[in-house]
Amino acid sequence: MNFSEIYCTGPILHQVQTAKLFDDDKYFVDMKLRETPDVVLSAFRNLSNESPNNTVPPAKLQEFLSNYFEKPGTEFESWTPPDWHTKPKFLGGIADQQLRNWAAKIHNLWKSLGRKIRTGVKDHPELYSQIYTPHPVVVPGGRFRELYYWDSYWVINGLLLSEMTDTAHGMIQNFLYLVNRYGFIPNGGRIYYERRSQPPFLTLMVESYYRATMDKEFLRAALPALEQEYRFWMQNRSVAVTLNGAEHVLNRYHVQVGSPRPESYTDDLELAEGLTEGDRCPDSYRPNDSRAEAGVTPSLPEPVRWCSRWSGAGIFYRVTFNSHRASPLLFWSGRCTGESRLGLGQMRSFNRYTPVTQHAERPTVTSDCCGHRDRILCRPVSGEDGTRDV
Ligand SMILES: OC[C@H]1O[C@H](O[C@H]2O[C@H](CO)[C@@H](O)[C@H](O)[C@H]2O)[C@H](O)[C@@H](O)[C@@H]1O
Repeated sequence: MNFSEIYCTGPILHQVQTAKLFDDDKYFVDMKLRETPDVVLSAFRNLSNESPNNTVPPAKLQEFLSNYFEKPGTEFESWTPPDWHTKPKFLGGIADQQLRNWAAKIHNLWKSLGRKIRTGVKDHPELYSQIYTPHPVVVPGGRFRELYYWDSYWVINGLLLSEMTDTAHGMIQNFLYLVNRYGFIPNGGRIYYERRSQPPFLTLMVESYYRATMDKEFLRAALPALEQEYRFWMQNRSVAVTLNGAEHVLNRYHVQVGSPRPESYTDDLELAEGLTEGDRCPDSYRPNDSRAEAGVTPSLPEPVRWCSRWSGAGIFYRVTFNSHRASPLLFWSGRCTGESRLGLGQMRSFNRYTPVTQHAERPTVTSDCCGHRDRILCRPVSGEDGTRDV
């Protein structure tokens, strides 16, 4: 991981974001450096040293940014997916005119949302927050100028319907590349997303592609990365829960970070500042990172909000979306991976997944899961409690 002292932490990030120079905190962390990080950090040190209380006034900060940063978006070259064509068959199969128009609009989006990352990002990664990936990507659009993990699952299924197999193939190759590089897939294609993942859809992407192409060689080549990602979730995002005397392993979104999300820096600061003294703890930001890992936008209102409260025993986070959202996905990933091994005639590898393929479902925790420092306490609706870390 590359926790950049400019994009992920440190005084430049803190001063620029808290000065609120831009409407969106994501703007600054997407800017490209004009000079190496050392030069930029040293220029900022000098500037702070000559400022009252080491706090650079907003006008000087603006000037500093113009001298040392470029506006976001410069890391791309224009790219239209070469496999896009006007009349994919699926459009003719939609009888309802309105729905057909809507589907045609989505099909057209692939042209405007495709991005090719310049080789400069590969050659000089230290100048960018963008993570280089070898194949073009389809981005969500708007303020999101990079690939996103779980969004890509639906994008890939759309591309396959649009008969854009090469673009879909390239996107999956990018994710396999990221697993090989990080051991898991970061939330999105920026270094400030390296500390968390998103709902694990890679196996299901591969499944969609395989169903569309029946390409066994592709499946065979992808399997080691799928297994690596599965291991990451089982080793880093799992917890043992005892329910009615039986122990089960559940997966959860669980990010151990004690600082604000760089791309939502002031939102997280304000949220932490809103906590009363008794609620505050060193990892006040953790629930927001875990929520982002679950694919939830932390700042949006939701029926269930997280809260923290001091009880004699410690800090409790009420993170009700945790386990029950992750476990079915991981269950399906394990099942698909096992069945792919079987389909390729690899009985011994299939056997590793036998427990996953044999159980119709893993237990679902339908009620609150309260993270209690390093352990998780599950309170099923029935009132049975069980807890143990794995
Ligand atoms: O469509 C892209 C993603 O958009 C939301 O989350 C992203 O933005 C958040 C705030 O800038 C950030 O903290 C989060 O980590 C990003 O993934 C949405 O919540 C995601 O589900 C979606 O993939």
